[in-house]
Amino acid sequence: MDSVLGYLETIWARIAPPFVGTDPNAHGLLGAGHNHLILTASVTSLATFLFVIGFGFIPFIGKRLPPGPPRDFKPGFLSRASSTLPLWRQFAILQKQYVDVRILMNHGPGSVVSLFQGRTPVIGAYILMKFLGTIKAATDLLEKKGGIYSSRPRSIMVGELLSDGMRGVMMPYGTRWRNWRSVMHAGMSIEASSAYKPLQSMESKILLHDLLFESDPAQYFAHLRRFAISVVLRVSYGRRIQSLDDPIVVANTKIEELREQFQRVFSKLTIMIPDQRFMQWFRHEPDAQLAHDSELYLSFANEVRRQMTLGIALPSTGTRALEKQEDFGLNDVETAFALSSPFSAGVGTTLSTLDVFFLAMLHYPQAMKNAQAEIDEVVGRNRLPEFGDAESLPYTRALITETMRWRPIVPLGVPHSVVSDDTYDGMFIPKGSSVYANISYASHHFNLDVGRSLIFMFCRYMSKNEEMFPSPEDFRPERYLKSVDHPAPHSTFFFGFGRRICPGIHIAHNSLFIVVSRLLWAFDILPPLDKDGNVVIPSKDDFTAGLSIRPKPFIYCLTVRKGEDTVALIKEEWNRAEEEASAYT
Ligand code: HEM
Repeated sequence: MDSVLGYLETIWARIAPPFVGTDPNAHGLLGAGHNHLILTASVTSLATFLFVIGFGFIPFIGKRLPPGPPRDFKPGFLSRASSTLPLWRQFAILQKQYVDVRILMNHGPGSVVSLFQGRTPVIGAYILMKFLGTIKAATDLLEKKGGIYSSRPRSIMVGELLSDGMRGVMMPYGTRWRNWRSVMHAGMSIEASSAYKPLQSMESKILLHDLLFESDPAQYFAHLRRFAISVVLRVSYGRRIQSLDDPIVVANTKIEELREQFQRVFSKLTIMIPDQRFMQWFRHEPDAQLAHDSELYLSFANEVRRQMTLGIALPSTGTRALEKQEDFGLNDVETAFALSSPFSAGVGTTLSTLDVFFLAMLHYPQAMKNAQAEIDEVVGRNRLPEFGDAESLPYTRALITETMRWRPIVPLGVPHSVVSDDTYDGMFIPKGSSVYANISYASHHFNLDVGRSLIFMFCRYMSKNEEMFPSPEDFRPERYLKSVDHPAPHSTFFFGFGRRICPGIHIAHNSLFIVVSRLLWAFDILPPLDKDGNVVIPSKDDFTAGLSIRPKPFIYCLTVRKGEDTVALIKEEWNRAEEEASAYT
């Protein structure tokens, strides 16, 4: 009974603040002009609440759910609540008292845990999140049972209102997603990805030159961003960019920013958004944005079509999608949206991984020296590393993989959703649960922003599994060097699992290899000095929050290695690259 009451309190705690108008975040973000939204939302909230009281808990009766945080869990600020209360009630009390709830969990040996999130506006809503803490649990569910674990939780604002269900990353499992995913595969399979290597090589030469002549280290990021964007545009549309001022960059960046803005405002209100279209009085702005985005994406796709007609299109995801549009089963606007996926999913992730690489090099200079020694031995100083050198540079490749393991930049993956009831290891996993792979290091105050709750998790996580990765906190590329009696540990979990595993994995690997190997060939990556001449090393753990994270901005210095010859070679390669670049439209 106590846990039922606790459950109801959790739901109420979620619904009540907007109902009684006490959610300062919601008011602050929406501003005075949106009071009607709060009012109508309140009515919807009450209806949802009553419905949930009636039916929400029924599916749990008599079921053994995965364990939540242990009973002896006592965060400091819980002192006012009696620790004899069931946990759900403790959370509910906290949620009423604080806008931000800090939940500290250490759930011991379990690999699957659950906690009530109370946010998704599913009718009859029981809302659970499951965190899969081991690679085995994630593989057992997300891969081996991929037929039911490959959907996504509902994303009302971004997935539905702003994109009419056409954004693949958020698409529920089904025919439309399969069609979209076939397009991704056609344009980004291991074979298709090799067509982009010449551009990745060319752009990385331009990057080296830009970094070499950049006097302000704070601007390094902009050059890296130009590289990452040029790659995804090549992948999608067969084109490149000369600078970040290119209209296609400005337009796409604007869309991403607006999407985040919409999401921020509406994430406070998702529990209140009515399902029925005619009740969604607030649709005007998202509808206008959807029309704008559709038109823009169509114009990019139409340009590919035009080039195909002229016979000048480079093979890309765009040409593949349009050549066989009927086979893929996507209409024009769906295809145009599909082609926008690499920009949304592939720029920030590549850049964050490169940021982690620079961070690791500041903290582990010996690893940098080891890789440089390997590159010098295999490649020498008279030419740049090429893709063809990859096989002969195992330490450098291991260093890149270790970068992704050490600080994974999508720490909980992208949530999957399970489409039918399931049982795992005797635990009941209800249909509709969100399933998170706990890929990353949650120990260092990782913040998961779940609407009004801020959850600090201390639970098991794959990247710091002691058995698979001894001394997991250390950055040790050696762990990924294969030897006969010690197979290298898992090296793709940071790209997700099962049918939804990152389709850009080969493109990401290629970008990272060519950039990292050439950066290490050309530069020493060093910490800056303060005014007293002391080195300034940024924290290993100061990251932004969110689904995809990155180190907070920090300064590193790139000092060219071994003098003039290196500079001359970079210039020479840059000249060649610029010539090649002029062939791109
Ligand atoms: C180091 C860089 C990258 C990392 C760490 C990364 C990581 C991830 C992860 C964890 C997921 C979720 C997988 C799941 O649901 O289980 C994902 C999905 C995705 N990624 Fe990546 N990614 C990277 C680069 C890229 C690139 C370069 C592209 C495109 C060019 C890309 C395109 C996508 C797409 C389209 C999805 C959605 C897949 C789906 O929902 O079916 N990613 N990525």
